[in-house]
Amino acid sequence: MATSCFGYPICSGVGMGSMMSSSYGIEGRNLSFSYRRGGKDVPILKDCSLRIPAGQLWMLVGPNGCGKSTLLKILAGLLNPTSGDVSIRRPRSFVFQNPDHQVVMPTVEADVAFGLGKFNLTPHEVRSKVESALDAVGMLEYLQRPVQTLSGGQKQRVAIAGALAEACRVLLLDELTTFLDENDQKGVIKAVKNSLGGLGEVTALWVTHRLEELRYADGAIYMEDGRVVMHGDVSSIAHFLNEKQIGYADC
Ligand SMILES: Nc1ncnc2c1ncn2[C@@H]1O[C@H](COP(=O)(O)OP(=O)(O)OP(=O)(O)O)[C@@H](O)[C@H]1O
Repeated sequence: MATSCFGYPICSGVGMGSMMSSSYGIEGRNLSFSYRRGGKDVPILKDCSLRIPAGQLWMLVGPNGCGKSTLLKILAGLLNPTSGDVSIRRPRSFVFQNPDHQVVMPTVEADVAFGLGKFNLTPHEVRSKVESALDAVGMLEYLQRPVQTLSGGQKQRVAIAGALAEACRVLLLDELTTFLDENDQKGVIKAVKNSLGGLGEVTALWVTHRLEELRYADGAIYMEDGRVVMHGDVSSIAHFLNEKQIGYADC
């Protein structure tokens, strides 16, 4: 099931009238965000800007607590920025870290079809969309499988299929591979890569701690202490992180 799918305008922003140029799937401009704690505003995001070309997979990396998930939630519309603008293609879907929170229906087919209930589709159309989406994530042969028999990575792929079935244009993926073994990790990355070039152009932003995953990305963003420190070329960011010898577990 697509965990969250929101709205259908081709492009719109948090700020009214913020139209996005057609070549970007995701744009954030000067985003700041604070939590209110102990009667004080605690700044979490500080003037973050990013631009992700449509049809690409980008990764968002940075130390624990630097604000990656907060930024992703703002892009998903789950949090409102204190200031700044978001322009993002729609519909957009947010897929959470824990695979067991992704799939709720008894079978794979029912789960992927779940979000299609709001459209006025014939059973044949529903079946066709479900099959295309499952095909894109390499799970077509699991159509009739009870979801409780799936691995964590397979559940993530079913969740992504749910988003694709609803013609999602942006995938916001929050540390999907944290709980997965290497096989499942590769399966999910492959599924996301394969989703980008489907029927429509899908843009994906992937938060990860696993720096080895950077090699699958078209671009990357490195954050520190609520700020975007580097943005763009993957090899420069990977090189920078190696030099810095950041102490990630999987580094
Ligand atoms: N609901 C909340 N209330 C107050 N502070 C919060 C809340 N959620 C997150 N924070 C704080 O915001 C900061 C950024 O958190 P966030 O989860 O965005 O970081 P992150 O980079 O995704 O971290 P991680 O890599 O550990 O998942 C952290 O200091 C965190 O403690």
